[in-house]
Amino acid sequence: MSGFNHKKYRPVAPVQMANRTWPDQVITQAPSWCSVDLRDGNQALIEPMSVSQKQMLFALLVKVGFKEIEVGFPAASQPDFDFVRWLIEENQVPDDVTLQVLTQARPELIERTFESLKGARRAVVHVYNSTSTVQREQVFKLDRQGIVNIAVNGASKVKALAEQNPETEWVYQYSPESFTGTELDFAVEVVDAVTAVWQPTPENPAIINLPATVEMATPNVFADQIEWFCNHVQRRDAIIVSVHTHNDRGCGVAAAELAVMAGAQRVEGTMLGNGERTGNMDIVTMAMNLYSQGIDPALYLADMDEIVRVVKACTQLPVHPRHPYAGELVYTAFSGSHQDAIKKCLALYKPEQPWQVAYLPIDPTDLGRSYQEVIRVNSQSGKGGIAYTLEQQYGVQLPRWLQIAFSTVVQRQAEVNGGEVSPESMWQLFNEVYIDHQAPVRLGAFELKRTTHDHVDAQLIAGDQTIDVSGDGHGVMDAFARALQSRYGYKISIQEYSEHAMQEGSDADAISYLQVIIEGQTFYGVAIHEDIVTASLNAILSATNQYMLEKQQAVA
Ligand SMILES: CC(=O)SCCNC(=O)CCNC(=O)[C@H](O)C(C)(C)COP(=O)(O)OP(=O)(O)OC[C@H]1O[C@@H](n2cnc3c(N)ncnc32)[C@H](O)[C@@H]1OP(=O)(O)O
Ligand SMILES: CC(C)C(=O)C(=O)O
Repeated sequence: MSGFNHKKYRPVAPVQMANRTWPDQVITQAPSWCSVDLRDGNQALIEPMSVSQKQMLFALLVKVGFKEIEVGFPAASQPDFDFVRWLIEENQVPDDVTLQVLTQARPELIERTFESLKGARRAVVHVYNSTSTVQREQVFKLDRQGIVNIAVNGASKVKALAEQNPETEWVYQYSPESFTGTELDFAVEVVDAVTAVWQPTPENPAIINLPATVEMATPNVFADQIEWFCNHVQRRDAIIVSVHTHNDRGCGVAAAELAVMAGAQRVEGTMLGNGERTGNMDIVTMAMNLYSQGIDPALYLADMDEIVRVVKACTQLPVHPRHPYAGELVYTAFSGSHQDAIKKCLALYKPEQPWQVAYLPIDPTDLGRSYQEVIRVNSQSGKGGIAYTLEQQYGVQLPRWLQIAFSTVVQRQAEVNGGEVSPESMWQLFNEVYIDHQAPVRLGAFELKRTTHDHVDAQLIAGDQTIDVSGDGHGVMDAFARALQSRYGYKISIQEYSEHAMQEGSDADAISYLQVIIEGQTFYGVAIHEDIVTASLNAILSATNQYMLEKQQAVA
């Protein structure tokens, strides 16, 4: 028992449809988009946007490529009215962009709306009234015919004013607001009554916008509603079916996607989903979902950080770090197995091939994000992520045996500090643990002789003392290890060795990695030098110095 009184709520009745076709449809092209950021988004803000914020957001929407932008509810407030006037009078609307404005189906508001649009080249006048059962009964206290009358009167007023202002190319839009709470046959009845007034044609279509003003059911129910509506509405070829979903159940994007499969041609929404209550349908997410399926989203979203910056500045709302596609953490893997898989896939990825990288549905660089942000290290990370970070940032390609050893060191550090280990602190740790061991002895001059075997004569510097050592072996490393052994008496057995150039070109530094066993204990040494032999000898010294220091400390 949850303790909730779930009997308080009634489920939405499913649509009775024996032959629904939308589940078999595949989206192959982007719908027409309409941004309602400046209207539905704005009306949901604690503090509505200032004129300069509206101007900034409008500029972004144009840059992103919207061809229809609902810029406000000009009859509602002077700032909205003034903004529309500014756009028109200051010639701010590109030729391929159409302004859209919203009005209730009330004559005085429609008049004011047309006033605001004087001189517009082209405009969508969007008129709405609520049609849902609950609004009919409790808000408007009208029967079905009364609601149809509001819609028809509003549509007639719009048509009359449009005809009086022929210098503008008018597009009519009607929304049966609260469509998802409206009986489907009644939604069709109202819309048919409106289009009977407007008489749209295939050449001059009207937009019929079906809003999930409140998202009330699973997205498949919305898709059924859209398909049912499309099958029953009159003048289907003369109307553009648009949807406008909200996100009350967290499925605003899914509902719009299924609605497109069910016949919707146009989608209204906002950038990153600001809007009433839980928000409007997020166009960025829906467009990027299309993109990730190989479909041109018909919007330019490549500069995602700029989009996030402007939307945040205009709405004064944060963007969740895990917001689909746009959040700062969505291309970041902390967990070890994810990092390992990403690292392996990225290493195999070739730009001419289709994108196929585990855990990354799209290439972060498409949105201006860098691969450096993809893998970040904390206590949940593994060797793959650590190795990836060091390679990306510092050009070191740790051999597998050192990845294993170093990941334990990093893990310990992450557990102690309790947070993320930055690339800088990881590199510092790597240096401290494997490279920076210059005492008790460091390498001075040395000479190699190669005959049937290798011979090394080297000077070791210990404080102000110089110690000569020499040894023979199979290879320089072996010879040097034997030289140290004969001088200090402990046995050095080389277990693993690896080296590579750190940058391209002949003047590149080389790095040597070494694993040795000294008196039964494992040590790792790493050294970087322009000369590969020097790097290798220093790597041995780095390991042996660790052993000698430990021994000295044990004695002390
Ligand atoms: C789902 C949506 O997002 S719809 C858009 C909602 N957005 C907004 O409302 C923001 C802007 N709106 C406003 O600023 C105000 O509502 C205004 C200025 C437009 C109108 O203000 P007012 O007339 O003072 O008040 P209000 O909006 O409460 O009007 C309600 C009246 O209009 C009627 N009404 C409400 N919506 C509509 C409509 N779409 N068509 C016709 N009449 C309507 C109501 O029945 C009510 O009538 P009553 O006064 O006889 O009871
Ligand atoms: C006016 C309509 C389209 C609306 O904003 C809604 O229903 O959410």
